[in-house]
Amino acid sequence: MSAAARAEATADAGATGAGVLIIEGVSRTFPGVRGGAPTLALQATDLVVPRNDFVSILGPSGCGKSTLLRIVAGLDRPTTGRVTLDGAVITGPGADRGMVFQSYTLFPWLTVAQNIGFGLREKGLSEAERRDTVAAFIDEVGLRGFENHWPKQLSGGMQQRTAIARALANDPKILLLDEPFGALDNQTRGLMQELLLGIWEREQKTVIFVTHDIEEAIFVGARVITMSARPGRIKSITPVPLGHPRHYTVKSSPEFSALRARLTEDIRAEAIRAAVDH
Ligand SMILES: Nc1ncnc2c1ncn2[C@@H]1O[C@H](COP(=O)(O)OP(=O)(O)OP(=O)(O)O)[C@@H](O)[C@H]1O
Repeated sequence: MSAAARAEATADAGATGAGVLIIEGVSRTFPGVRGGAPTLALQATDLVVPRNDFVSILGPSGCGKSTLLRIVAGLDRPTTGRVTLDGAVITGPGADRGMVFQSYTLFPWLTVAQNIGFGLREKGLSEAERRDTVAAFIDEVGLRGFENHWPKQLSGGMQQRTAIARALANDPKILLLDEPFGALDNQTRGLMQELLLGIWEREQKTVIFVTHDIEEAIFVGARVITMSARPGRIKSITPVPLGHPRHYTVKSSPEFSALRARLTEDIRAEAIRAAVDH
């Protein structure tokens, strides 16, 4: 991305606000194992995510979705390029980014409330402030009454509610979700999508949401990005012209069906390519 293009993109994205993410020329090559060939997991990728955007990333297995998200999270380093959040280059994990993964990553030795409040101690909040913040997020994700439960006493959906509350409690500029509902049954998954969407509508966070599920990507997203088969690159960016508040019944609307049909075609072509290449 040229300096002029970056300046324009940043201005469009509202550079004065918090939560503007700019991905510039980011690629990732993993070294070969035991003398094998290196793996180009992600081709040079440019993307501007304005503040309050909700970007869903869809793509066939192995196309580099998690790699891109991990680089944004600071859990992995790009081979080329850089990522900036509000102008600061990302070089490692930080409290300005909240992560939620598919597999439950709660601390099993801490209660729901302690898990949610985990990052707050480091922020220097008093005990009373921590208690109030935790209580507010317990309410936000509908876990009142479960504050003192241990993670193993919770259903999968409740564990993910706790993980989302923990990520939000730190007031991150951006929320990064990697297949957060992938292990849940369909009914719970639908409810969790509504929960997340409701939180976004109220809190107006910048969100990047990785999923395999086309319907989920459309329902929660303001834009859906599709990625090509490995080595991954952005193939298309589709705005989702569905209003807010977005009710689950929108999934049976003609606009939704048309988007689903278009994205299904896109992803199918890539899934076939991925299958042929392996
Ligand atoms: N640490 C690593 N070392 C070597 N190769 C890796 C590493 N991490 C990922 N890869 C490879 O990079 C490619 C992209 O992986 P990545 O996990 O980003 O894909 P993905 O799109 O998230 O896949 P999925 O949808 O299956 O989770 C894959 O071919 C994977 O095998």
